Formats: sequence, C-alpha cells, structure tokens
Amino acid sequence: MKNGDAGRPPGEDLLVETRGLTKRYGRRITAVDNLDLAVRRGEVYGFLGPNGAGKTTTLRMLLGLIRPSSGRARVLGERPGAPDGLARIGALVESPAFYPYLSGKDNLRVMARYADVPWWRVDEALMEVELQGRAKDKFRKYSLGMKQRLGVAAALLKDPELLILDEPTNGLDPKGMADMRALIRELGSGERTVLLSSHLLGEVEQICDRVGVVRKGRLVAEGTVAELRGREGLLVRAEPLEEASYIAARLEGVEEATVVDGTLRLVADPERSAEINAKLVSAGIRVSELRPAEQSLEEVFLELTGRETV
Ligand SMILES: Nc1ncnc2c1ncn2[C@@H]1O[C@H](COP(=O)(O)OP(=O)(O)OP(=O)(O)O)[C@@H](O)[C@H]1O
Repeated sequence: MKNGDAGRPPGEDLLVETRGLTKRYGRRITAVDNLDLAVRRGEVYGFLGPNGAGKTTTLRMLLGLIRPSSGRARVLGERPGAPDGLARIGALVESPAFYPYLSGKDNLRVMARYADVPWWRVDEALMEVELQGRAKDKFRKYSLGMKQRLGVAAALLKDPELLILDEPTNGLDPKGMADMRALIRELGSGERTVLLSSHLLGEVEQICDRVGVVRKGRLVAEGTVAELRGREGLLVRAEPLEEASYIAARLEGVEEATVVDGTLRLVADPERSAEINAKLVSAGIRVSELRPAEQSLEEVFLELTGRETV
C-alpha cells in the first residue's frame, strides 16, 4: 500500500480490516472461520449473530487479547494490541471490575489515573453517558443499566476514535436496553466509529449503519439493513391469480412476478403501486390487496443463520 496524502496512514478509512481471520481451539472448534471484515470510519457497524457464532472471539482478537490462529487484522492501521492503536480504542468487552464502595465518578478517576487520561475527561465521559446526576452515588447502588453505562463511560475516557462494545444491552431490562440503544446512536452520530456485537436483530436494525451477519464463525452477509433486506417489492392478492401474474410480469417497471402461497409477489418500485393496480383492474383482474412487501430483516437473518435461535 502507498502512503496517503492526507497525513493519515494508508487504509485509515477502514478502521477495522480483517483478512481470513481465523481462531481455532484445538482440532474441533473453529470459533472464527476465515473472516473478512471491514468497518469504515464514522459508521456504527453491527456484528450480528446467534450466541456462539464467534462475535466475542473476533472482538477479543481485534483488541489483541487473544491471538488469531491464522489470517490478519488491522485496527486503526495497527496490528491488534499495538499500544498506538489501543490508545485510540475504547472497549467494553468484558465487564470492567468496578469498586462497589466507590462512587461512579471515583471509579472512573481511578481508571483515568491508570490510563494516564486527564482528569476532566471523567466528567465529560459521565456526561456522555448521562450519569452525571448519579456520579457521586456508590457503584453498588447503581441499576444494571447504570452499571453498564458506567462501563461505556470507562471505554470513553480516552475519547477514542473507535468504540468496541460486546453485546452492550445484554441482561438489561427493556427500558435499560432502550436507553443503551439511544446512547449508542448518540455516540455514533459524530466522528466516532462504533463496532458493536449483538444477537438481537431489532437492536442492530435500529442503531447500525451497516451490519455483518456471522454464522458459525463465518461472515454470511454484510451491508446496510436495506441491502440485507433485498429488493423492494409489492404483494398482490388478486383473482384470477395466474392471469394477474401474466399481466403484471409484462408491465413497465415490474422486474419479476412470482406466485407464492396464493399471493403474487412483484419485484417493483412500491411507488408504482397505484399504476400497477389500475392496469390490473382495467385488464379485468379483481385486486383485493396491493401493498409494499419487504422481507423483514428477521426473515433474512433466519435464512442466513440457518434458523438457529436468536
Ligand atoms: N477459550 C475457548 N476454548 C474453547 N472454545 C471456545 C473458547 N472461547 C470460545 N470458544 C467457542 O467458540 C465459539 C464462539 O464463541 P464466542 O464466545 O466468540 O461466540 P459469540 O458469538 O460471542 O457468542 P456469545 O454471544 O454467546 O458470547 C463457541 O462455540 C465457543 O464455545
């Protein structure tokens, strides 16, 4: 690779890049299998997969906590675990050990001192996770959601370019989950890049710009939520169905017409629905329903992950 002109090392617009990343445990377990991952600067990337798919193992490799069996990874242009890279990454992969009898703020002060972070970052990080009002309460009095937010604040102390969060809503109640989702959206809205893992589709669907779906250690799909959902379409209930299909297939703007389960599925721009309806009706077809039909991300996910439990 050649050096870039912008003063940044090459490849810096891909904050995370892996090639053939693999982690085996013994002969029988391949936790991560030939993974090619690319996380772009400024995006919120959702690493989505069922339990045991290899998400945590991947994140641990990216942080240099474990070594890959083969393949390579660059994080912020550095090899995983390199001090220069780590100084620009904040991570919440294992729950950090907080002192139960210290306040949230004092816990962060201790960490800031260890990490050689200026003291004023403690207040900023507390504000970012909206814990400033409870900063002086002892950690043990915090709800699970607050504890998790303090973990995020700890990851933010270095004001990192890249924030890596492993299942950040795990174990939280619905309100705690919603708060955490809102927080992640906020954290990822500016320059900062966020890589988060999740086994919950709804979660990545709501927060992420792009999603990588992992199954049994392999990346089975990658793209925006809209791309993963696939092409836009229309669902039509009409009589007689075969005739409707024949006519629809010949209409301008209809790419494909298929009869599925007693309905007609059209690959077409939903904005043309009124026009398609009018043409079918004028051809003598009785149309009882015509609406946009999107494959839900859940259907896509179940297809990709082989209908394992999520
Ligand atoms: N240290 C280890 N020794 C042996 N097998 C391991 C080890 N760590 C992980 N595995 C196995 O590797 C696979 C992937 O695990 P990993 O924890 O990365 O998955 P995950 O997608 O993060 O799932 P979860 O959300 O349940 O943590 C699993 O089958 C797991 O049992």
